[in-house]
Amino acid sequence: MGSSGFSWKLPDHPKLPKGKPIAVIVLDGWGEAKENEYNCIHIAETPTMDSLKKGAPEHWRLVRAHGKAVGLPTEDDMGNSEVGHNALGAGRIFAQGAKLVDLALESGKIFDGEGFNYIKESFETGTVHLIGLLSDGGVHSRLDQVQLLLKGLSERGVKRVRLHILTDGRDVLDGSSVGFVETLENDLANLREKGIDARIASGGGRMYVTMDRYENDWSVVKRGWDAQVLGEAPYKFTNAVEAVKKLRAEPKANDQYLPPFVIVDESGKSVGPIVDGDAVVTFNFRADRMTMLAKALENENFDKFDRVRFPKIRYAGMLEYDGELKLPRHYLVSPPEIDRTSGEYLVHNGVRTFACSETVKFGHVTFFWNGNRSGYFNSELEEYVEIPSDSGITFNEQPKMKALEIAEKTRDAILSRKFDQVRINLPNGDMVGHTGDIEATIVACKAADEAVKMVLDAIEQVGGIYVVTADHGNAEDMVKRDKSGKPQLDKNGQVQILTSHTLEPVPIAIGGPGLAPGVRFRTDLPDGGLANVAATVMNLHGFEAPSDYEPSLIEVVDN
Ligand SMILES: O=C(O)[C@H](O)COP(=O)(O)O
Ligand SMILES: [Mn+2]
Ligand SMILES: [Mn+2]
Repeated sequence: MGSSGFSWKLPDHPKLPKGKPIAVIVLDGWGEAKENEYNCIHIAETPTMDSLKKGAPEHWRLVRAHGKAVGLPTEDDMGNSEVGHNALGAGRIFAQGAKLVDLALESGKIFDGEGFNYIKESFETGTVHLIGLLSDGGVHSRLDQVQLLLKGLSERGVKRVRLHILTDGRDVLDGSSVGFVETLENDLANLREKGIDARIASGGGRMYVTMDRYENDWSVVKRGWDAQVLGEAPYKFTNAVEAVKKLRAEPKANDQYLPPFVIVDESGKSVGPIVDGDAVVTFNFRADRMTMLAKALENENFDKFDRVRFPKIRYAGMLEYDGELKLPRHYLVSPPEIDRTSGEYLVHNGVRTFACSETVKFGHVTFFWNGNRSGYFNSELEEYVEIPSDSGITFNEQPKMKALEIAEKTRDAILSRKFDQVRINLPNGDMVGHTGDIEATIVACKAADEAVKMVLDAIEQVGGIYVVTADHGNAEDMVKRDKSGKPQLDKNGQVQILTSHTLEPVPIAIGGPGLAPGVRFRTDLPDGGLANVAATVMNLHGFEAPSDYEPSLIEVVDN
């Protein structure tokens, strides 16, 4: 124990043994909801997950995965991968980016901070560019925060603003982009009346332009760069509302996949390329899908694509996106300080760890799990394996994704007996659920269930323990519902397909031959959430959890 009294050493659990290999499986986007035709998990053949459910209430239960249980501002906020995996890995509930930005805007502190002062130096002579996801989804960004940021800029002497918008349709209904752009245009018109030269300069759908993650496909970021920085795109319009409406009709893209466009003036010139002396703010608070652009905007040495021009700008993120890489150097709001995560503790206590997913979710069980920190804590005890994801497709085209490959690698890791913990994310329910394709999502859920089986079979062979859970809902409800729970219809009388996550709780199941006989879920934590899982897993490894962790979900009763 150091002089501060802090120690990484975890006390031994009074009853549970050490040395049982544990598989922690996170099914992405796998919530629990009523059984009906829009519940793809229910419709799909999922014998493995169904059999786990039979262990209720001692070995199967539900946990909260949305709202305040995962550090989001309100109970109306659906869960998401970032906050879900943060809670799973850190064992405590931290006020998350969405909330921290709200507080900084409310108090006005955002406008006194280092990041804002830094960009302010461009107000007099340069343009301030705001780049980010335009919706009220609250997963990566929120429109009301952008509105308050614009207000703050206008009150503090900004002369020229350009918005580079990314349309959503993934955390909100497809087609809602038009309304968000109209709202923004209205705000910008008000700013223009006050003498501020404020316009939308470019746009594109989030999944096709800019918001790739974990370096799956740099061409996505390049498309955005060309439009935002160089002012070049295959589609040119003089008005952003018209741009979104027309591109939705022809080439009939949905909001997530709108092709890149730039707004041009009467002479056909782009109204807002990013040039020397300008300031740029990326207004997403969530890191995973802004990190690649942040690198392109900030790094002198960059070889992922030809930037053509690398303007000398003052760049600030809404938040710091990577604490380890210190990326970006300047930011408007400090991120949650997620320290002392369970991964770090376990490594300090000699637990050898294997983590695996495919590219599109790889950072979830590494970066997010470890408190938004990239890299290993101890490369001698940890191995992180990334299975390359398909790129350039929408995942309903390949709904099985790499579930089998993830499971095979994990099975091999378990059977090698080189690891005490294997931790994986199975993306299917979520990634295919986001496409809104019900048939494909059913195939996806079946594939995830088969992958779970393969891992559980390996755990059986080595006498280990499994913990199967999820990070938030998605595939269990694919329709937008009204307040009474009935499917909502659009103006053509069609049900509105829900591409986003949900507010549903998620299952957690424990078992395996290594599970000590008296272990069962406690009954005194009915509101338990994802943050309670870390202490649970630490117990199963034979350790007591740190005293400030959310309590363990299990108890050990004498038989
Ligand atoms: O980034 C995404 O794909 C969605 O906005 C949220 O999905 P995730 O939180 O499951 O990654
Ligand atoms: Mn997720
Ligand atoms: Mn998702």
